Amino acid sequence: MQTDMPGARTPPRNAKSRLCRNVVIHGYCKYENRGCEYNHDAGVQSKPPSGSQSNSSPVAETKTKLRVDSPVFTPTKSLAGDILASFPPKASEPTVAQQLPAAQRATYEQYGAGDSEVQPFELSPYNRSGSVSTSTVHDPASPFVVPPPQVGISDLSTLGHSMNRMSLSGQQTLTERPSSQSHASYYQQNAQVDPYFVQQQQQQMTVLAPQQPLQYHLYSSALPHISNLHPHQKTIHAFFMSDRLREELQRKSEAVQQVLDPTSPDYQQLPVEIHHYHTFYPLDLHRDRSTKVFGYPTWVYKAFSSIDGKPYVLRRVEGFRLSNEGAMSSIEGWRRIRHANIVSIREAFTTKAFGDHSLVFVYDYHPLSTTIYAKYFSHPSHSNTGVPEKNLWSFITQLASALKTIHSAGLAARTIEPSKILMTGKNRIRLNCCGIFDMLTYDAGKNIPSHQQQEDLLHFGQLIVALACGSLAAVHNLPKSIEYIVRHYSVDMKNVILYLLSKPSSYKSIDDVVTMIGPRILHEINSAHHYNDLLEGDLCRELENGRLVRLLCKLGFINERPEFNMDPTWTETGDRYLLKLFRDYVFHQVDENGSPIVDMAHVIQCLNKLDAGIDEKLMLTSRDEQSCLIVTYKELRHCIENTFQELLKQQ
Ligand SMILES: Nc1ncnc2c1ncn2[C@@H]1O[C@H](COP(=O)(O)OP(=O)(O)OP(=O)(O)O)[C@@H](O)[C@H]1O
Repeated sequence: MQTDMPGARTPPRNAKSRLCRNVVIHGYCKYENRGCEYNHDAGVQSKPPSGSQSNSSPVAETKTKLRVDSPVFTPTKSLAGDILASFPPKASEPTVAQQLPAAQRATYEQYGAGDSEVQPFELSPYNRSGSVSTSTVHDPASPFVVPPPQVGISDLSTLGHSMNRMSLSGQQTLTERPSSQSHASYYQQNAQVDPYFVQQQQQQMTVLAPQQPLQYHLYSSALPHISNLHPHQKTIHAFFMSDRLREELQRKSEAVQQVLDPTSPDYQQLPVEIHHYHTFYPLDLHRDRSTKVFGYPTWVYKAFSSIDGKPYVLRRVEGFRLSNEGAMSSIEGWRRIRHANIVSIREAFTTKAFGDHSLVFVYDYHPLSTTIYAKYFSHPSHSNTGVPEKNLWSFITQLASALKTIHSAGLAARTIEPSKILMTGKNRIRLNCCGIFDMLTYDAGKNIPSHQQQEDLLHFGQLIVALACGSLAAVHNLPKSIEYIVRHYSVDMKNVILYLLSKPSSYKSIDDVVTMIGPRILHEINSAHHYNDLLEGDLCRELENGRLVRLLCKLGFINERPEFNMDPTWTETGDRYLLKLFRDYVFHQVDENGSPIVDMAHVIQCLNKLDAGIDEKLMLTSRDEQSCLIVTYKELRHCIENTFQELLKQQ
C-alpha cells in the first residue's frame, strides 16, 4: 500500500508503472522530486467512462482503488478548491437566493446566507423544480385554508410562540381586542412587535395558491403481484404502514392543520386569542344555532393552546352569564376522568372576547370526528336502516363502559343524545360535552346525581332504540319499535333495551347493564386486541423508517455544510468528503442516458446497510469521475459517527 511519505515502506518493484496515489487524490505529489518512486504522469491513467456511479461495474473495478483507512486521505485545501472549481455556478444560472420564493428569499438574505459570493453547494433538483412551496393552499369553493403538508405541528407551535411573544410585548392585550378592529389592521399595528409573525400573516393573506389535493401514495404505489419472495426479501410496501392507515392519519393531520382563510368573514369576526388559545377554526359548519340541547346557542371551534401547542376544541355557550362562581368547581370532578370513550375536558372559563358573556369549555380535539346524529340520522337515506347488531353491541359496550366510570365517580353524563356522541374512528364512540350541564344548571347542594344517573340509563335505552330502528322518531312509539327490534335483533338486545327503558328505581344501575352484556364485552375486548395487533404490525414497519430517518438527519447535518469551525472546505475533506460521495451514490445515480435513477429500494437498501455497518464494499466515484474510492459500509458508518460527534461537540 502506498503512503505519501517516501520510504515509509519499500515501494514494490513495478512502482514506476503505477500511478502515484497522491496524484489521484490531490492532483499532485509533493514528493515527486523528493524520492517518490511512483509514476506521476496522470496521462497514463485511462479516464473512467461517464455515468460510472453504478455499483461495482467491471470497468470501474480496474481503476485505482483506495481504501478509506489508508494513512492519507485528507485532501489539501487546494484539492478542495479544485473540486469546487470543477462545479462553478454558471454565470447565467440564478443564485440560490434568486431561486427561492420572495418570502423565503427575505429570510435567506436576512440570515446573511445570500451575502457569500460563492455558495459551496448546489441546489438540489427538488429546489429547482420549485415543488416545495410554503404558500397556503386554498380551495376556492371553501372559506377554509389547508396549509401545505410540510407545515407540521412544530410550525404551528412556532406560530403560537410568536403570538405569545406578541401578546407579551404588544401595547394591547389580545384577549379583549375590540371586535371592530380587523385582524389585518391589528397585525399592521403590531408589525414592529414580531416581523416574523407579520410576514407569515401577510404571506397567508396574499398568497392563496389553488388547493392541491394531497398525494397520499407518493412512496408506495401499487405493486404488481410478486410471488416466490425469499424469506429475507421484502417488497417496498413492507417498509411502510398500510395505505389505508396512512391515508387516514394524513387526513387527520391535514384536519389538525386546517386554518381559516384570512380573507373570510369568519376570520375577521373571530378573536385572535382568548385565554391562551389562538388560531380559531369553526367546527360546526351549519349557520343556524340550535338551542335544543343546552338551552343556549353553542359554537364549536378548534384552537391551539400556546402553552403546549396542541389543538383543542373550545365549545362556547353564547350569552351565558355565570352568576355563581362556585359553579366552576363542578368541572373539577370531570377533569379527573380519563376514559377511552369520553372526550376529556380540560378547563372552563368565561370570556367577553366574543362581544357577549360567554362560557367556554375546553375539550380534547379528535380530528375528523363526526357525531352519531350526523352518521345515522341526518340524511333521509339513513331512515329505516338500523345499525347492524354487531356494531350496536360495540356501541352499547363502549357507552356502558363510559357510564360505569362516570357513575362510579358520583357524576352523571346528562348528554346521552345522538348529537353529543362523537364518532372518532370506525365504530369508536366517545361521550362528548360532559360537565356542561353541571355548570349551566349549577345549584349548590341541589344537584341529585342519582336521579340524573337514572335519566342517563333511560336516555341510553332510547338511543339504542333509535339506532336499532334507524329513526329518532322510534322512541315516540315504543311498542312498535320493540316489536321491530324483536324481529331483527337477538333476545339479549331486547332484554337490555327493556331493562334500560324500565321505570327508574334505586335497584336499577349501570352495573346490572354491565352484567347483562358480559359476553359482548368479551367480544369487544377481543376485537380491540385484534385491532391493536394490526396497528402494532403497522408500527413495526415504520419503526425501521424512523431508524433510517435518524440516519438521514445525520447525513443532512453533515452534507454540504457551508463551513464548520471556520473551515469552509470542511465538508469537502476527510470523512465528510466520503459522505458526500456516498450521498451521490445513494441519491444521485444516473442511467446510461444521464436520466436520474429514482429507486427507493436502492436507497433503503443502502441506508439499511449503512445503519448495520456491514463489511460489504461499495465504490464511490468523485463527481469529476477522476477518482474512485472503495469503502465498506462499516467504514462509512464510522465516518458518520465521528463527524456527527464532531458537530455535537461544537454545539
Ligand atoms: N372534541 C371534538 N373533537 C373534534 N371534533 C369535535 C369535537 N366536538 C365536536 N366536534 C365537531 O364539531 C361538530 C359540531 O359539534 P356539535 O356538538 O355542535 O354538534 P351539532 O350536530 O352541531 O349539535 P348542535 O345541533 O347541538 O349544535 C361535530 O360535528 C363534530 O364533528
